This record gives sequence, structure tokens and C-alpha cells, in this order.
Amino acid sequence: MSEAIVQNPQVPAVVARSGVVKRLAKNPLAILALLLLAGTVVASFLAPVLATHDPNFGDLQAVLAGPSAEHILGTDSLGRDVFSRLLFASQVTLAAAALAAVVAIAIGVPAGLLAGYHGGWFDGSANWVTNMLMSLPGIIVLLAVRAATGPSVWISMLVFGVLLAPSFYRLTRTAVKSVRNELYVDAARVSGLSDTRIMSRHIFSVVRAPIIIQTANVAGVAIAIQSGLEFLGLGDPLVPTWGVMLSDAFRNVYLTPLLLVWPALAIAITTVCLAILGNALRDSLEDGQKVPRVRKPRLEASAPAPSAVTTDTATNAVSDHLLVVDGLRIGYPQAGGTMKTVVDGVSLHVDRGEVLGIVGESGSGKSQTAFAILGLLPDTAEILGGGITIGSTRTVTPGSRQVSQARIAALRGKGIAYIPQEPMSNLDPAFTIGYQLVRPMVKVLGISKAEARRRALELLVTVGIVNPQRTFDAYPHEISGGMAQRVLIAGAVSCEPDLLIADEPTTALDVTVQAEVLDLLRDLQKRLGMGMIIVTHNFGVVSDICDRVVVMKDGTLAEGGDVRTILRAPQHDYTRQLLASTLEGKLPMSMLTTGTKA
Ligand SMILES: Nc1ncnc2c1ncn2[C@@H]1O[C@H](COP(=O)(O)OP(=O)(O)OP(=O)(O)O)[C@@H](O)[C@H]1O
Repeated sequence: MSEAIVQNPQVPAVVARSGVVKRLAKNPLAILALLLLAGTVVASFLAPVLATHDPNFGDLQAVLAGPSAEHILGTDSLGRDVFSRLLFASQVTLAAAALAAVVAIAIGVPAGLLAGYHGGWFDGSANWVTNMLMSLPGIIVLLAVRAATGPSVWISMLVFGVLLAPSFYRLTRTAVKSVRNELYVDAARVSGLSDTRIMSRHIFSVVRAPIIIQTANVAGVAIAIQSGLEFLGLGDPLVPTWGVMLSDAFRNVYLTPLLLVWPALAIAITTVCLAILGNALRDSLEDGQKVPRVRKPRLEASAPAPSAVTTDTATNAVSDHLLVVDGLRIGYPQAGGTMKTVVDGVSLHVDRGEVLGIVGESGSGKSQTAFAILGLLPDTAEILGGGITIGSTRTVTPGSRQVSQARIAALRGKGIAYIPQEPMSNLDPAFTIGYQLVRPMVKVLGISKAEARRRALELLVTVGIVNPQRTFDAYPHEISGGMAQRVLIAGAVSCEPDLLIADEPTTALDVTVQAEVLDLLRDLQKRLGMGMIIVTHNFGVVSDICDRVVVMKDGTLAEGGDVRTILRAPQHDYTRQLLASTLEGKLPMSMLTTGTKA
């Protein structure tokens, strides 16, 4: 449900961003660099106004003249006004450096986003092209281009931009890969947002800051390379640039050494300021990110026991159920060429208006089964057999190795929704709660923002948030874990899904809040008539909220059926052990005699 996420889920990006500005403001060197750069840019824009002479007009009466009232910085070897040329040269030099940076960003960033997010053949091909570009000697390429196309600074910088693209590509790809499997990205997918939207809003926000830093550095390098080429006499003498001026001044260094100072100062000040600014930005960001990133938990591998498929009794009636999982098998290829089977022949179903509990000890395959239904399995996972049907959509057909992302994407939001285990990691720290609630509703239900906003506020009331407007306007770090879980529940039910999957929805919460959240879930499920799956290791939760339960052990179903029956007369030793350990000697029947379950 989250509509964008940045950096560390525990370090809200907005805070980090405002912190960056504050830290930058406290760095006098960064401020000075910023002011000097801003001054140079403004002067270059105002060149036509500020210049006292035509930059290419040569006064042969005043060749190599020193500073005077008419020529503030003197004249060059053709009697042209140095001050005016310097201003116009700033325009060309800065614009050409910007061209190189823009080309590098335009190629490198989208390619890095795609390669990092999707991987696959594009990643492989892009890496190959990147390696090839990086192995080219840049200066030789630029000299060859100059020889082939003439002394145009624009063409040189365009080609230089292409040569610089790999640095942006690698930066973006690495950053995207590091957040690709974050929970909030999964949550955004499950809420029905498209890959393009997730990449542009959630993933791009992670690489924004490094790209800004890299741009500052790349622009400095572009100015240095551009000036270096022109200093060697490869620039267009008719176009004033700092490098061309430097080259002209160097030829007359014994006659008027002062001429060398102005373009050299302009180049030095601009490149140094860009480097200082880039470093200051990096330092500010690093200072603001000292809390380590919370990674998506991955359990230790354990060898699955031999398959002991016990199917949930009513599974064969495929057609009328809201969800049917039929003989599902999931595996992970191992280094030695073997396959680790983590879900082995699981069959279950869920009907409208009923709650199914999937219970089992840690590592028994509950989450893998739920992730397969949600289409959230990692890319490394393989469907080894079986099928999944949600409503009338087969998201896993017999024989397919992966969940069909196209089909599951069409179901997300309205057909199926998800309440995750860790509320905080599933909210994007860069956006307000309200924004994160409104966006999926606008996208999935096609309603206006105003209508979605009204519904979001109502939903916040429904899930028991006392001050909905304040929570709506708050960022995730400004609310508690219990409130965050309520917000996620509000988000999950906002599009009134047919099927809701809650993966250990109370595990991360304080015990006092757990019961309230379970009550809320049960209430919403009844009110909306949703089918619901609760993944849990806790039989207490099962007895409290579920109609039916399936017990998982080592990737297989140990047994399944009506909750009362299973609690009263568990058939399987493993179920008995699990019951004994969960209920710690308390009598489950006492809970059930007054229960309301059918
Ligand atoms: N990416 C992965 N690669 C390899 N094995 C994995 C991967 N993810 C999960 N597994 C394995 O799959 C098995 C089932 O994991 P799953 O997360 O479904 O367990 P679970 O019953 O939900 O446990 P918990 O209650 O602790 O979340 C475990 O043995 C786990 O090590």
C-alpha cells in the first residue's frame, strides 16, 4: 500500500532531507561553494546584459591591453574584451558541461533502474554495454570524434555524456538492487501500483540523492575535460569558452601573463566548488543515515522432510471457491544443482466470508505459501508444481515455473490485498500516511483524489484512529507501531478486496495492541464479507479469529479442517505438540464453548 519509500525505513526520508539541508547550511565551505556557483550561473545568464562589448569584436588598436576603464580585465591577442568574453564563455562552458551530465543521467539512470528492478536479460546486456564503454579510453574517443566531426564543443560533450553514463548506471543499479526486496516495495506492488509507478516514486527516491552528488562531480569533470581539449587547441576559436580563452592566453603568456588568470580562475573556482558541494552533500547524507537498514527477513534454510501431502479436505471443489491452491510446490535451486523444496504439495481453499488460518512453526512454509498466492516470491523461487486460482484467474497454471505477474497485477487492490508482518517497514517514510492511502484508491478504484481523501479519513476512523486528520497528515515515523498496523489494515481494505492475506499481523505489536488489532480484523472481515487468510504460528490467534485451519510442517500440510474439530481432536502428533506449546497447558475448549464460529 505504500506509495513510495526511500532509504532506511527507520530514517524517514523527509526528515533526512530536511536534515541534509540543515547540515549543509551549517557547512560554511558548502555555502561559499553554492554562492560562488550560483553567482557564476547568474552571471552567465545575464551575459548579454552585463557584457560591455561584443565578445567577438576585436579592437586591433588595443591588442593585449591591460585592465582599463574601457576593458575591465583587458583585451586578448585579437583586441577582444576579456570580461565580456569571460561572461559569454561561462554560458557555453556551463551549458556544455550540463549537456554531458544530462546525457549521462538520461542514459544511465533509466537503464540502472530497469536493470536493478527487473534484472534478467536487460541487466545482462546493460552490464555488457557498460563494461565495454568503461573500457574505452575517453580522451582518445573524444579526439577521434573531434577529428571526425570538427571542433564542436556540443558534440564533444554529448559523446562525453555517453561515456559517463556507466557511472550513473552502476550507481542506480546498485541502489535499486539494495531496495528491490524491501517490504515497502512488495507492499506497493500488492496495493496494485504499476511497476513504472513503483520505480518512479518508490525506487527512484532512493537514488535521487546519490545522483545529485554524482552530477556535481560529473559536471566538474566535464568542465575540466572540455577545457583541457580546448586548451590543446581543439576548440572552436569562434565560440568563446573558458578553454579557448585559456589556450589563447597561454600563447601570449610571456607578453601578458595576466590573461591566463581569468579563465584559469573561472575553471578552478567552478570545478572546485562543484567538488566541494558534492562532498558536502555526501557527508550530510551519511550523517543523516546512521541507523542501519532493516532488511527483509529471510529464514535459514532447513532441509524439508519427505513429502507427506495431506490435502485440506474440500480442496477438490475448485470452481466455487474464492481461492484454490492445488498441490502447490515451491523450490529454490541450490548451488550444487539440487533443488530445496520449501512448499511441497500444499492444497487449500478459501471461500468468501471465511477466515482460514495457516499455522505452523517457524520455517514450515507458511509465508512462502502466502507469498506465492500474493505473487511476491523472490525471483530465485521456482514453482515446481501445482496451481493457484484466485476467483476465476489462474495465477499459477500447472507447468508454469513462476506466478503470472500480469494476472496477479490485475487482481491486486480489489481482488487481493495484504497485511504484512512489520508495519513500519511497509510504510514509505518519504510520504504522508494520507498520500499512501489515497494513491492506491485513486489508481485501483478510479475515484477522484478528493473522494479518496474522504474515504481515507473514514477508513482511519473505522480502524480506530482517534485523530484521523492528524494521522492522515503524519509521516510514518510520527505514529506508533500499533497505529501503523491499523493504517496498513485501512490501506489493505480500502479497495474492499475479495481476499485479504494477513501474514502474522500482530507479531510486531505490543501484546496489549494485539487483541485490538485482531478484533478489528475480524470486524472488518465480517463487515466486508472478505475471504481472509491469517498466517500465524499461534493457535490462540487461530481459535480467536479463524473458521478453518491448515497446519503446516516442513513445507507440507499435516492436517486441516474446521477449527473446533482440530482444536478438540487433533489427529496429527505435530498439531498436538503445536497446540500444547501455544496454549501452554490452558484448555482450548474453554475458549470454544462460548465461541461464535460456525
Ligand atoms: N529466498 C529463499 N531462498 C531459499 N530458501 C528460502 C527463501 N525464503 C524462504 N526460504 C525457506 O523456505 C522455508 C519456509 O519459509 P517460510 O518463510 O515460508 O516459513 P514460515 O513458516 O513462514 O516461518 P516464519 O513463521 O518464521 O515466518 C524455510 O526453510 C526458509 O529457509
